[in-house]
Amino acid sequence: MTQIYDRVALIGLGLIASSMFWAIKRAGLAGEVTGYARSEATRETARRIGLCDRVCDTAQEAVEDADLVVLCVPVGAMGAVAEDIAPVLKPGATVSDVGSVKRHVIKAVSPHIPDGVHFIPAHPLAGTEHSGPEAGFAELFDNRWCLLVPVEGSDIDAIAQLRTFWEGMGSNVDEMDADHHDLVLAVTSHAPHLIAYTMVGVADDLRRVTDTEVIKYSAAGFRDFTRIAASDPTMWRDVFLTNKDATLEILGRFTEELFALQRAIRTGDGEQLFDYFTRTRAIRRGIIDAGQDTDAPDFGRGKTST
Ligand SMILES: NC(=O)C1=CN([C@@H]2O[C@H](COP(=O)(O)OP(=O)(O)OC[C@H]3O[C@@H](n4cnc5c(N)ncnc54)[C@H](O)[C@@H]3O)[C@@H](O)[C@H]2O)C=CC1
Ligand SMILES: O=C(O)C(=O)Cc1ccc(O)cc1
Repeated sequence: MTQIYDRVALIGLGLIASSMFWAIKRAGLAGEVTGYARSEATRETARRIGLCDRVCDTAQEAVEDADLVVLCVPVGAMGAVAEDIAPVLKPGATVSDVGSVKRHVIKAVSPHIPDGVHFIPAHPLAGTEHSGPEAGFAELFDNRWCLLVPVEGSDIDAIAQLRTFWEGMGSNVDEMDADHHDLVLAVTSHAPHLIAYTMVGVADDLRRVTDTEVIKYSAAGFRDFTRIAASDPTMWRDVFLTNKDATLEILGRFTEELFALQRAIRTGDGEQLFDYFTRTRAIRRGIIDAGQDTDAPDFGRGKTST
């Protein structure tokens, strides 16, 4: 039990905030954890399941006297939340976030951060397709990366403290600049999600088939697509609207490769297909060798509307 912050405030009580709360409690990382959710129903659920030591009816009340404030709302809502809490932030406090996109969050939040308050954006590379306060679990961040994306002039001690905090929640921590983060995530997460959404949409268009065979006989590949395509629509809408440039760049490259493979199929170029699949197989093996194939367990939690 090592306490890193006296008081932590979590704003937006969904999958990530609730997982953080349970991970904080597991390791005793904070004296008190306050929480705020926009809807009364979510606040009630949080109180019922013991999520947060104190659930507040306003964001300002939750952040008052907090040493660490973590914004856990969809990327498109970060700026408005930061503006709301700015007047009551404690001098010397750290504001962080968990948003999937970093350049936009920095642009939206930075102008509201008062002098004397540290702003250190972060992104845990861990999640599930479930959302809401009941979706969280303490092990979500275990052995997963959390990327810290310090802004210019970020305080070294405040960064070190936040790093220790995420390590206490089970994560491996790295630092990255915002542009690089957004490009890397466009490749590893954002474009793949869009492709999954599209593939499931295509299957749905073929309703005659999906009503029966696709669901009944779905093999692992399509099953993975449906899991990912069940992710929260608000969150993913915001990701694509705010990481537009990097996602479009990657989708452009994806489309070119797809056309090349399409052509190889049409022309019967088995050698090209074989070579391509051999190259991609090596990438998968590289991930496994690097020990990065630790899928988070599925605790079977259902989707909860928030
Ligand atoms: N779900 C995932 O797999 C991961 C999500 N993230 C990021 O974490 C953040 C939170 O995601 P989740 O916890 O999955 O979402 P969630 O949907 O489970 O929870 C989001 C919470 O924010 C609240 N909220 C929405 N709009 C709001 C607003 N305008 N003002 C105040 N509260 C508002 C919702 O009511 C809900 O309580 C997002 O920025 C997302 O990009 C990061 C890593 C993984
Ligand atoms: O559920 C999955 O497969 C994920 O990819 C989880 C995830 C979603 C969004 C992030 O920004 C980080 C991780």
